[in-house]
Amino acid sequence: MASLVPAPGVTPPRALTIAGSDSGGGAGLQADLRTFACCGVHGMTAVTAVTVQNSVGVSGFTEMPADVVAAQIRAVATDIGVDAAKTGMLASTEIISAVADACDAVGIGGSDATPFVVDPVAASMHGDPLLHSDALDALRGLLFPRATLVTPNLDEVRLLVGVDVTEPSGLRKAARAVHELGPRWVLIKAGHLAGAPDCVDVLYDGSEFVELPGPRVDTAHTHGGGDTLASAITSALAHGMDLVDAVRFGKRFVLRAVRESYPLGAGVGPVSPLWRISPERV
Ligand SMILES: Nc1ncnc2c1ncn2[C@@H]1O[C@H](COP(=O)(O)OP(=O)(O)O)[C@@H](O)[C@H]1O
Ligand SMILES: Cc1ncc(COP(=O)(O)OP(=O)(O)O)c(N)n1
Repeated sequence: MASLVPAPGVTPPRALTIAGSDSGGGAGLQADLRTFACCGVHGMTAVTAVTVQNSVGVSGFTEMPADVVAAQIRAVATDIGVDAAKTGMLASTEIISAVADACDAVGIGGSDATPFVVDPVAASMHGDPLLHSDALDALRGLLFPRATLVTPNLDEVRLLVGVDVTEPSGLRKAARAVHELGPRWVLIKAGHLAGAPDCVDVLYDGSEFVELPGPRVDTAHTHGGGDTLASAITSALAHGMDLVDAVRFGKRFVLRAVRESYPLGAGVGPVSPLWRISPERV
Protein backbone atom coordinates (compact mmCIF):
# COMPACT_ATOMS: atom_id res chain seq x y z
CA MET A 1 0.00 0.00 0.00
CA ALA A 2 1.47 3.38 -1.03
CA SER A 3 2.28 5.75 1.84
CA LEU A 4 0.79 8.99 0.44
CA VAL A 5 1.85 10.84 3.61
CA PRO A 6 2.94 14.39 2.77
CA ALA A 7 6.22 15.66 4.21
CA PRO A 8 5.89 17.92 7.28
CA GLY A 9 5.03 21.51 6.33
CA VAL A 10 4.20 20.59 2.72
CA THR A 11 0.68 21.40 1.55
CA PRO A 12 -1.00 18.07 0.77
CA PRO A 13 -3.05 17.51 -2.40
CA ARG A 14 -6.54 19.03 -2.25
CA ALA A 15 -9.73 17.05 -2.91
CA LEU A 16 -13.34 18.23 -2.99
CA THR A 17 -16.40 16.13 -2.20
CA ILE A 18 -19.79 17.35 -3.43
CA ALA A 19 -22.03 15.24 -1.22
CA GLY A 20 -24.65 14.90 1.50
CA SER A 21 -24.16 14.62 5.25
CA ASP A 22 -24.83 11.30 7.02
CA SER A 23 -25.69 12.14 10.65
CA GLY A 24 -24.56 8.63 11.65
CA GLY A 25 -21.08 9.33 10.27
CA GLY A 26 -20.79 6.08 8.28
CA ALA A 27 -21.28 7.30 4.70
CA GLY A 28 -21.68 10.58 2.82
CA LEU A 29 -19.28 13.45 3.26
CA GLN A 30 -18.22 12.15 6.68
CA ALA A 31 -16.85 8.97 5.06
CA ASP A 32 -15.29 11.02 2.28
CA LEU A 33 -13.45 13.38 4.64
CA ARG A 34 -12.31 10.50 6.83
CA THR A 35 -10.92 8.71 3.77
CA PHE A 36 -9.27 11.84 2.36
CA ALA A 37 -7.51 12.42 5.69
CA CYS A 38 -6.36 8.80 5.90
CA CYS A 39 -4.99 9.12 2.34
CA GLY A 40 -2.96 12.24 3.11
CA VAL A 41 -5.27 14.64 1.28
CA HIS A 42 -6.73 17.99 2.39
CA GLY A 43 -10.52 17.48 2.13
CA MET A 44 -13.06 20.16 1.20
CA THR A 45 -16.85 19.96 0.95
CA ALA A 46 -19.74 21.32 -1.08
CA VAL A 47 -22.70 20.13 1.01
CA THR A 48 -25.74 19.16 -1.08
CA ALA A 49 -28.15 17.83 1.56
CA VAL A 50 -28.43 16.93 5.22
CA THR A 51 -29.81 13.45 5.87
CA VAL A 52 -31.36 12.24 9.10
CA GLN A 53 -29.64 8.87 9.16
CA ASN A 54 -28.40 6.18 11.52
CA SER A 55 -27.38 2.54 11.32
CA VAL A 56 -30.94 1.39 10.49
CA GLY A 57 -31.78 3.82 7.70
CA VAL A 58 -32.53 7.33 6.45
CA SER A 59 -35.69 8.90 7.88
CA GLY A 60 -35.52 12.13 5.87
CA PHE A 61 -33.36 14.75 4.24
CA THR A 62 -33.26 18.47 3.52
CA GLU A 63 -31.60 19.79 0.37
CA MET A 64 -29.31 22.79 0.23
CA PRO A 65 -30.35 25.53 -2.21
CA ALA A 66 -28.70 24.74 -5.57
CA ASP A 67 -27.02 28.17 -5.78
CA VAL A 68 -25.38 27.58 -2.38
CA VAL A 69 -24.00 24.23 -3.59
CA ALA A 70 -22.53 25.96 -6.64
CA ALA A 71 -21.14 28.81 -4.52
CA GLN A 72 -19.30 26.32 -2.26
CA ILE A 73 -17.63 24.75 -5.32
CA ARG A 74 -16.59 28.12 -6.71
CA ALA A 75 -15.38 29.39 -3.32
CA VAL A 76 -12.92 26.55 -2.74
CA ALA A 77 -11.85 26.12 -6.37
CA THR A 78 -11.02 29.78 -6.95
CA ASP A 79 -9.08 30.26 -3.70
CA ILE A 80 -7.71 26.94 -2.44
CA GLY A 81 -7.64 24.94 -5.66
CA VAL A 82 -8.84 21.40 -6.37
CA ASP A 83 -6.56 18.54 -7.49
CA ALA A 84 -9.45 16.05 -7.81
CA ALA A 85 -13.19 16.08 -7.05
CA LYS A 86 -15.94 13.57 -6.44
CA THR A 87 -19.70 13.58 -6.10
CA GLY A 88 -21.95 11.58 -3.78
CA MET A 89 -25.61 12.29 -2.93
CA LEU A 90 -26.85 15.07 -5.25
CA ALA A 91 -30.60 14.78 -4.45
CA SER A 92 -32.23 16.76 -7.29
CA THR A 93 -32.11 17.92 -10.91
CA GLU A 94 -31.58 21.51 -9.73
CA ILE A 95 -28.51 20.57 -7.69
CA ILE A 96 -27.05 18.37 -10.46
CA SER A 97 -27.50 21.18 -12.97
CA ALA A 98 -25.83 23.71 -10.63
CA VAL A 99 -22.95 21.29 -9.95
CA ALA A 100 -22.41 20.72 -13.69
CA ASP A 101 -22.34 24.48 -14.37
CA ALA A 102 -20.02 25.23 -11.44
CA CYS A 103 -17.63 22.41 -12.37
CA ASP A 104 -17.62 23.68 -15.94
CA ALA A 105 -16.77 27.21 -14.73
CA VAL A 106 -13.83 26.10 -12.54
CA GLY A 107 -12.41 23.36 -14.78
CA ILE A 108 -13.46 20.22 -12.90
CA GLY A 109 -13.98 17.25 -15.24
CA GLY A 110 -14.78 17.35 -18.94
CA SER A 111 -11.77 17.95 -21.12
CA ASP A 112 -10.23 20.03 -18.31
CA ALA A 113 -7.36 18.86 -16.20
CA THR A 114 -9.01 18.23 -12.82
CA PRO A 115 -10.12 14.58 -12.44
CA PHE A 116 -13.80 14.17 -11.58
CA VAL A 117 -15.20 10.98 -9.99
CA VAL A 118 -19.01 10.69 -10.16
CA ASP A 119 -20.49 8.19 -7.68
CA PRO A 120 -24.15 8.13 -8.83
CA VAL A 121 -25.69 7.66 -5.38
CA ALA A 122 -29.41 6.91 -5.74
CA ALA A 123 -30.40 5.20 -2.50
CA SER A 124 -28.99 4.04 0.83
CA MET A 125 -28.20 0.36 1.37
CA HIS A 126 -31.53 0.13 3.22
CA GLY A 127 -33.36 1.27 0.07
CA ASP A 128 -34.13 4.80 1.25
CA PRO A 129 -34.06 7.21 -1.72
CA LEU A 130 -31.26 9.80 -1.81
CA LEU A 131 -32.02 11.07 -5.33
CA HIS A 132 -35.41 12.12 -6.73
CA SER A 133 -36.36 9.70 -9.51
CA ASP A 134 -36.80 12.56 -12.01
CA ALA A 135 -33.12 13.50 -11.49
CA LEU A 136 -31.75 10.39 -13.25
CA ASP A 137 -31.90 12.17 -16.61
CA ALA A 138 -29.78 15.03 -15.29
CA LEU A 139 -27.25 12.60 -13.85
CA ARG A 140 -27.00 10.80 -17.20
CA GLY A 141 -27.12 13.89 -19.44
CA LEU A 142 -25.32 16.62 -17.49
CA LEU A 143 -22.82 14.88 -15.23
CA PHE A 144 -21.76 11.59 -16.82
CA PRO A 145 -20.29 13.26 -19.94
CA ARG A 146 -18.11 15.42 -17.62
CA ALA A 147 -16.88 12.47 -15.53
CA THR A 148 -13.38 11.05 -15.59
CA LEU A 149 -14.83 7.99 -13.83
CA VAL A 150 -18.34 6.89 -12.79
CA THR A 151 -18.72 4.24 -10.07
CA PRO A 152 -22.25 2.75 -10.02
CA ASN A 153 -23.25 -0.20 -7.86
CA LEU A 154 -25.56 -2.82 -9.37
CA ASP A 155 -28.78 -1.14 -8.18
CA GLU A 156 -27.63 2.10 -9.78
CA VAL A 157 -26.76 0.24 -13.02
CA ARG A 158 -30.33 -1.08 -13.14
CA LEU A 159 -31.78 2.41 -12.63
CA LEU A 160 -29.44 4.18 -15.04
CA VAL A 161 -29.30 1.79 -18.01
CA GLY A 162 -31.86 -0.94 -17.25
CA VAL A 163 -29.27 -3.74 -17.16
CA ASP A 164 -29.96 -6.35 -14.48
CA VAL A 165 -26.68 -8.00 -13.43
CA THR A 166 -27.21 -11.31 -11.63
CA GLU A 167 -23.91 -13.04 -12.48
CA PRO A 168 -20.29 -11.87 -12.79
CA SER A 169 -20.51 -12.38 -16.57
CA GLY A 170 -23.08 -9.52 -16.73
CA LEU A 171 -20.64 -6.91 -15.39
CA ARG A 172 -19.05 -6.22 -18.79
CA LYS A 173 -22.44 -5.67 -20.46
CA ALA A 174 -23.27 -3.19 -17.69
CA ALA A 175 -19.94 -1.39 -18.14
CA ARG A 176 -20.53 -1.05 -21.89
CA ALA A 177 -24.04 0.35 -21.37
CA VAL A 178 -22.90 2.92 -18.76
CA HIS A 179 -19.91 3.91 -20.90
CA GLU A 180 -22.34 4.82 -23.72
CA LEU A 181 -23.53 7.69 -21.48
CA GLY A 182 -20.22 9.50 -22.01
CA PRO A 183 -17.83 9.13 -19.06
CA ARG A 184 -14.14 8.52 -19.81
CA TRP A 185 -14.02 5.43 -17.53
CA VAL A 186 -16.64 3.25 -15.80
CA LEU A 187 -16.12 1.14 -12.67
CA ILE A 188 -18.94 -1.34 -12.03
CA LYS A 189 -18.92 -2.38 -8.35
CA ALA A 190 -19.80 -5.99 -7.62
CA GLY A 191 -20.57 -5.73 -3.90
CA HIS A 192 -24.31 -6.37 -4.46
CA LEU A 193 -23.77 -9.55 -6.50
CA ALA A 194 -25.54 -11.85 -4.06
CA GLY A 195 -24.01 -15.29 -3.78
CA ALA A 196 -20.75 -14.49 -5.61
CA PRO A 197 -17.77 -15.82 -3.63
CA ASP A 198 -15.58 -12.83 -4.60
CA CYS A 199 -16.06 -9.13 -5.27
CA VAL A 200 -14.53 -8.59 -8.70
CA ASP A 201 -15.23 -5.03 -9.82
CA VAL A 202 -14.84 -4.21 -13.54
CA LEU A 203 -13.18 -1.09 -14.99
CA TYR A 204 -13.78 -0.10 -18.65
CA ASP A 205 -12.63 2.76 -20.88
CA GLY A 206 -14.62 1.92 -24.01
CA SER A 207 -12.06 -0.53 -25.37
CA GLU A 208 -10.27 -2.47 -22.60
CA PHE A 209 -11.62 -4.17 -19.49
CA VAL A 210 -9.57 -4.31 -16.28
CA GLU A 211 -10.75 -6.69 -13.55
CA LEU A 212 -10.25 -5.66 -9.94
CA PRO A 213 -10.33 -8.92 -8.03
CA GLY A 214 -10.86 -9.19 -4.31
CA PRO A 215 -12.29 -11.62 -1.78
CA ARG A 216 -15.78 -11.15 -0.37
CA VAL A 217 -15.38 -10.47 3.36
CA ASP A 218 -18.03 -12.16 5.49
CA THR A 219 -19.41 -9.14 7.34
CA ALA A 220 -22.75 -7.35 7.65
CA HIS A 221 -20.98 -4.03 8.25
CA THR A 222 -20.41 -2.45 4.82
CA HIS A 223 -22.08 0.96 5.26
CA GLY A 224 -20.18 3.65 3.38
CA GLY A 225 -18.21 1.19 1.23
CA GLY A 226 -19.01 2.95 -2.04
CA ASP A 227 -18.14 6.38 -0.65
CA THR A 228 -14.89 5.09 0.81
CA LEU A 229 -13.89 3.47 -2.49
CA ALA A 230 -14.67 6.59 -4.56
CA SER A 231 -12.89 8.84 -2.04
CA ALA A 232 -9.78 6.66 -1.98
CA ILE A 233 -9.69 6.75 -5.80
CA THR A 234 -10.19 10.53 -5.74
CA SER A 235 -7.36 10.86 -3.20
CA ALA A 236 -5.01 8.82 -5.38
CA LEU A 237 -5.93 10.96 -8.41
CA ALA A 238 -5.27 14.10 -6.34
CA HIS A 239 -1.81 12.68 -5.59
CA GLY A 240 -1.26 12.42 -9.35
CA MET A 241 -1.67 8.66 -9.87
CA ASP A 242 -2.99 7.56 -13.24
CA LEU A 243 -6.58 6.28 -13.38
CA VAL A 244 -5.91 2.53 -13.43
CA ASP A 245 -3.39 2.73 -10.56
CA ALA A 246 -5.78 4.98 -8.61
CA VAL A 247 -8.62 2.45 -8.99
CA ARG A 248 -6.32 -0.43 -7.98
CA PHE A 249 -5.32 1.61 -4.92
CA GLY A 250 -8.98 2.35 -4.12
CA LYS A 251 -9.90 -1.33 -4.37
CA ARG A 252 -7.09 -2.35 -1.99
CA PHE A 253 -8.05 0.49 0.33
CA VAL A 254 -11.76 -0.43 0.52
CA LEU A 255 -11.02 -4.13 0.99
CA ARG A 256 -8.92 -3.30 4.03
CA ALA A 257 -11.67 -0.90 5.22
CA VAL A 258 -14.32 -3.66 4.89
CA ARG A 259 -12.05 -6.03 6.84
CA GLU A 260 -11.73 -3.39 9.60
CA SER A 261 -15.46 -2.52 9.68
CA TYR A 262 -17.16 -2.47 13.06
CA PRO A 263 -20.66 -2.78 14.56
CA LEU A 264 -22.40 0.48 15.41
CA GLY A 265 -25.98 0.99 16.59
CA ALA A 266 -28.68 -1.61 16.02
CA GLY A 267 -28.17 -1.96 12.27
CA VAL A 268 -25.31 -1.88 9.77
CA GLY A 269 -21.92 -0.57 10.91
CA PRO A 270 -19.42 1.34 8.74
CA VAL A 271 -16.34 0.26 6.86
CA SER A 272 -13.29 1.86 8.43
CA PRO A 273 -10.19 3.52 6.98
CA LEU A 274 -8.83 4.15 10.49
CA TRP A 275 -6.19 1.40 10.10
CA ARG A 276 -4.29 4.00 8.03
CA ILE A 277 -3.61 6.03 11.20
CA SER A 278 -0.40 4.73 12.62
CA PRO A 279 0.01 5.41 16.37
CA GLU A 280 3.79 5.62 16.14
CA ARG A 281 3.47 8.82 14.04
CA VAL A 282 1.82 10.72 16.94
N1 LIG B 1 -18.33 -7.97 1.67
C1 LIG B 1 -17.41 -7.36 0.93
N2 LIG B 1 -16.12 -7.80 0.95
C2 LIG B 1 -15.16 -7.20 0.23
N3 LIG B 1 -15.39 -6.14 -0.57
C3 LIG B 1 -16.65 -5.65 -0.63
C4 LIG B 1 -17.73 -6.23 0.10
N4 LIG B 1 -18.87 -5.53 -0.17
C5 LIG B 1 -18.51 -4.57 -1.03
N5 LIG B 1 -17.19 -4.64 -1.33
C6 LIG B 1 -16.43 -3.76 -2.21
O1 LIG B 1 -16.67 -2.44 -1.74
C7 LIG B 1 -16.82 -1.54 -2.84
C8 LIG B 1 -18.24 -0.93 -2.78
O2 LIG B 1 -19.10 -1.86 -3.40
P1 LIG B 1 -20.69 -1.90 -3.40
O3 LIG B 1 -21.17 -2.44 -2.10
O4 LIG B 1 -21.07 -2.66 -4.61
O5 LIG B 1 -21.08 -0.37 -3.55
P2 LIG B 1 -22.02 0.63 -2.70
O6 LIG B 1 -21.41 0.75 -1.33
O7 LIG B 1 -21.97 1.89 -3.48
O8 LIG B 1 -23.38 0.01 -2.67
C9 LIG B 1 -16.52 -2.39 -4.08
O9 LIG B 1 -15.13 -2.31 -4.38
C10 LIG B 1 -16.89 -3.79 -3.65
O10 LIG B 1 -16.24 -4.79 -4.41
C1 LIG C 1 -25.51 11.14 2.75
C2 LIG C 1 -25.27 9.79 2.15
N1 LIG C 1 -24.56 9.70 1.03
C3 LIG C 1 -24.34 8.48 0.47
C4 LIG C 1 -24.84 7.34 1.04
C5 LIG C 1 -24.60 6.00 0.40
O1 LIG C 1 -23.30 5.65 0.63
P1 LIG C 1 -22.60 4.30 0.12
O2 LIG C 1 -21.15 4.42 0.27
O3 LIG C 1 -23.13 3.94 -1.21
O4 LIG C 1 -23.02 3.33 1.23
P2 LIG C 1 -24.27 2.47 1.58
O5 LIG C 1 -25.53 3.25 1.54
O6 LIG C 1 -24.20 1.32 0.58
O7 LIG C 1 -23.91 2.12 2.93
C6 LIG C 1 -25.58 7.47 2.22
N2 LIG C 1 -26.10 6.39 2.84
N3 LIG C 1 -25.79 8.71 2.76
